[in-house]
Amino acid sequence: MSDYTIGIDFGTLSGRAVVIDTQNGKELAAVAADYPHGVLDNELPQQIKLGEDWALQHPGDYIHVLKTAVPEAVQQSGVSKEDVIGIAIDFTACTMIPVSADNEPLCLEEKWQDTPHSWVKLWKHHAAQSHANRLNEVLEQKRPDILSRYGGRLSSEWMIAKIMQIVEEAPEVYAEADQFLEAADWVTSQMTGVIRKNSCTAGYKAIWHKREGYLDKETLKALSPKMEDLYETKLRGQIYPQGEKAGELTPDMADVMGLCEGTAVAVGNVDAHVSVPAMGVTDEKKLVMSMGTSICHMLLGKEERTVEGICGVVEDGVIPGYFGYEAGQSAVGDIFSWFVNQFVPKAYEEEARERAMSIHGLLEEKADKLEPGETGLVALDWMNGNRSVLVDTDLTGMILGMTLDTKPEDVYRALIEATAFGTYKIVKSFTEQGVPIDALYANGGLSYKNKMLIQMYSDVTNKPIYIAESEELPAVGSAMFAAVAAGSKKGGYDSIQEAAFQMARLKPEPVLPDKKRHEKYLDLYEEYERLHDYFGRGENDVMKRLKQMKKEKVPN
Ligand SMILES: Nc1ncnc2c1ncn2[C@@H]1O[C@H](COP(=O)(O)OP(=O)(O)O)[C@@H](O)[C@H]1O
Ligand SMILES: O=C(CO)[C@@H](O)[C@@H](O)COP(=O)(O)O
Repeated sequence: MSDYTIGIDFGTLSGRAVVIDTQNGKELAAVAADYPHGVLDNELPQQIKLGEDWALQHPGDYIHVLKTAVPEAVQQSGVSKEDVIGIAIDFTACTMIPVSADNEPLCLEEKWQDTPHSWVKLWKHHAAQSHANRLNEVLEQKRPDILSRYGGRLSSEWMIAKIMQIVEEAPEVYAEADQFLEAADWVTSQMTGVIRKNSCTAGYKAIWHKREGYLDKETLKALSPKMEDLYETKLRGQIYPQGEKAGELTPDMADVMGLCEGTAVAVGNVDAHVSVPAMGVTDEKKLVMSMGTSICHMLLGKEERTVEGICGVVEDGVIPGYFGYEAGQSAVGDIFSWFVNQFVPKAYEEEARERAMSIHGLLEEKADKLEPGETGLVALDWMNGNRSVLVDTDLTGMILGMTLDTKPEDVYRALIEATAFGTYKIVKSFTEQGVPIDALYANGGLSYKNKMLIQMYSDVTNKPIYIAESEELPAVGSAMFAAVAAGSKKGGYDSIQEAAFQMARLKPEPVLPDKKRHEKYLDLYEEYERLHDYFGRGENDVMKRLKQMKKEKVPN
């Protein structure tokens, strides 16, 4: 008799639940549920306007996923609920929720529902950039040692900058919030009835260190006197390693999720990080790329090294016994959808319709006929800021070289190339700073939706790319951690390494680089790198000035 686990991946727009056989990692069912409110980036549901760069979510949407996608996945799998031994989730991060003393999101209370700062701040809420800048200035003076663990700069996407924005812009929300929880921990606590915080989000997003603990009080006080006790109050609580059991499914949640009361629940995790063991990667030199709306790059190392522009390095943050390095690109698929939605002419739409293709498919077909350099274009992939290596959400995108002959497929190709160059920059940054990379491991929507793109990443970086078998890889990774939380006595595993060895599944053949195309790309990459430094390292801050002018027209 087999045992099964459930993994749920909470993405930017939807949550996906999978049912997995713990013996061999076989996926028996996968069900997605869209968030009814999606991303709130213009206004709250009751039409209260939001400022520039805001991105909020409705916490009820996450519970909707638990109640709909999970029972549906169990039913489709044909598995009996008694044979489900564990459940675990992964989330985007830092996606944070201010909650009351009884662990209810403040935004669901009538008193707070019209206050934007009481809502869930999604990972890509970028309106805290000025707070992140100040945080970085204070740390540069007081704790450069901490900054070096985060590649020299902390991102506005993370917990402390987001909290600083609340302190300054809505002190009443700060005062009212009993805790600020990562959505990964909050949703897990909704399943178990207890709050058990995970080391991955604490380490990468909230400045927690396994040996040194948290940021000291003096530095916190310099950020804001109100924040001096932050880690004992609103970020309080013990931190549990990945794979640890968070608790067991409560009777109520078991009922609505169609599972058994008492089923083991693992502590929460992050989508990118959980994908590392999900690809069977449990040692060094293998860069795992979670490729969707954004890309997260994950790498394991034996030592803690300083690498420019990484998002962070956390001991045991991904796999026990290793330092887990994270880097990333804030927009990738999002850039392509922006282009497809805004700039494709009617004739292309008609052609795609006639040939029953998606616009992406049509543009891929046309762009794939071009050679490196043939578009005459080079672009910068910063439409949602730069996460690595410049760590600056105030940078913006750019396309250079357009003429009256430039076609949509030229721009589409140049945009994809720009994202491949962004990844190459990250690969070079790791390699040059002593953390080697031999191969890439791709998962997520882009790894199976666009063949040209994957070949391009392989050609640009000159590395083989292994591809995940599952289209729901983070959820599969969560299912592995669920098996560890259940433990071997219950039919699971005692370590994530064992679970990864038995359950990870890759496509049989890697995509291999074409040496000739790599050579050609090196010339184009040189131009990219020159522009990267020119616009990104302060020589010409035109992007910031333009953004400032726009801000003055659209006040927060
Ligand atoms: N054929 C394609 N080529 C390039 N990008 C695509 C294609 N199809 C979808 N996308 C982009 O991929 C992203 C969705 O990736 P996915 O992994 O499914 O989502 P998420 O990041 O939310 O998990 C969207 O930004 C979409 O525009
Ligand atoms: O920042 C992280 C992880 O550290 C991600 O959660 C974030 O980029 C969102 O990823 P997706 O593109 O939604 O998969």
